Amino acid sequence: MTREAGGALEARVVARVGDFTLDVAVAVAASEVLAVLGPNGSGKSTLLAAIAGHRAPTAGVVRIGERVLARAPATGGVEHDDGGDVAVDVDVAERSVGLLGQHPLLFPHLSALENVAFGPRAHGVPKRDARAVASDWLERVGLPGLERRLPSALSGGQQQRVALARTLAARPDVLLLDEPFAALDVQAAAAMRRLVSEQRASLAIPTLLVTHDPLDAIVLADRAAILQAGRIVQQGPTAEVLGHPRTPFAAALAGVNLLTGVAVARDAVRIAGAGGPIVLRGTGDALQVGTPASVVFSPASVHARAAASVDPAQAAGPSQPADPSRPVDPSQPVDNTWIGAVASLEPARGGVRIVTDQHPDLAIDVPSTAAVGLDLSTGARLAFHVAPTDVSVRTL
Ligand SMILES: Nc1ncnc2c1ncn2[C@@H]1O[C@H](COP(=O)(O)OP(=O)(O)OP(=O)(O)O)[C@@H](O)[C@H]1O
Repeated sequence: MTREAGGALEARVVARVGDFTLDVAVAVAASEVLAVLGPNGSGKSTLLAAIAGHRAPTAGVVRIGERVLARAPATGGVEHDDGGDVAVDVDVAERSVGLLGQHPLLFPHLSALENVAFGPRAHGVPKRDARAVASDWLERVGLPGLERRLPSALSGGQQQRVALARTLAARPDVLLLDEPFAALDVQAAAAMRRLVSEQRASLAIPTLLVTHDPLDAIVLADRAAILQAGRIVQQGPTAEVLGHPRTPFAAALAGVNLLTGVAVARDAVRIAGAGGPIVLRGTGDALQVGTPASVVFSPASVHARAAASVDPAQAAGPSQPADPSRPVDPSQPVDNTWIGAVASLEPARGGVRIVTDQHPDLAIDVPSTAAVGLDLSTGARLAFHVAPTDVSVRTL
């Protein structure tokens, strides 16, 4: 255990798997947690494999502080040279990268204590000391008294705690978390999330968390990166990425509507749709008329009422000019109202989610108390309104 102290994790990696190319750059400061979120097949596992040493990058570099774990020469015009010429591929066991996955993968024939002591033993720590370290870690993860149990005599949540203790007892310089709560029930996952948060904070090492669950990012991560088709398409503080998503995937994760269109005023965006555009005012970026822009708002911030109760001249749809980039005529008020016909309904928390024919990508959540007073039959026309203060506008 005479390794140098760690430092920040830096991975600038190009990796090819069959036809797929991962091309990303991530940096995680010591003590920081970066959540990487992405749909299936976006390259999350490939990124982890490149850092852990299970897959050599085609180009790029992986390092912890000054310690280079992997370096490949730049090839095929890809500029990922870090200035070093020598190819490096440190053995998995020598990387000091801890990986906690979805399944605990404990040695079935070893007790909880022996499983945790395995890492220190592999680093040459005498047996008695390794056992003391393991015992301490089992206590830290809330499993005192279960040292002698075999994995088969532990619950799934307990096994995952042992796996966390085993990973951290090896004193990694970097922690990789690959959907570590996905296989646990809700209560065990919540307890484990809390435990990971507490224990990793005490170690001050960079942590990269791969997850499908925005809750993991909200609870654990300082920053979040959205990975799509092998590229990072958005990266920033977790609150910023989930609060102002720039892709439909990130919007779906955050549970908000993201619609793209053209700016028609400094604070208004026209969104095309079957049956006429919607023009929405909001707050956020100062938009440039005629340029692409997006709006983000919560499905629950939309109010629905019978279409008959709306003056058609007030509804943004048909009364707006056809040219999508034409500025908003100041004599025509944009009141953030539009009309749509009910296409489908599904349960939403505390009410009903409405999707209309005109805008199938737009979800509207109506509380049950309001829904009972509406005609929600398929094809029924409703008027929708969202307050400008509930709409975030962004340049694209
Ligand atoms: N052995 C392989 N041969 C060819 N293509 C592969 C191989 N392994 C993975 N891929 C492809 O590489 C891409 C990235 O896969 P990867 O497992 O990194 O994605 P992921 O984001 O981790 O997905 P998931 O969320 O489903 O685990 C996918 O398109 C996948 O089909």
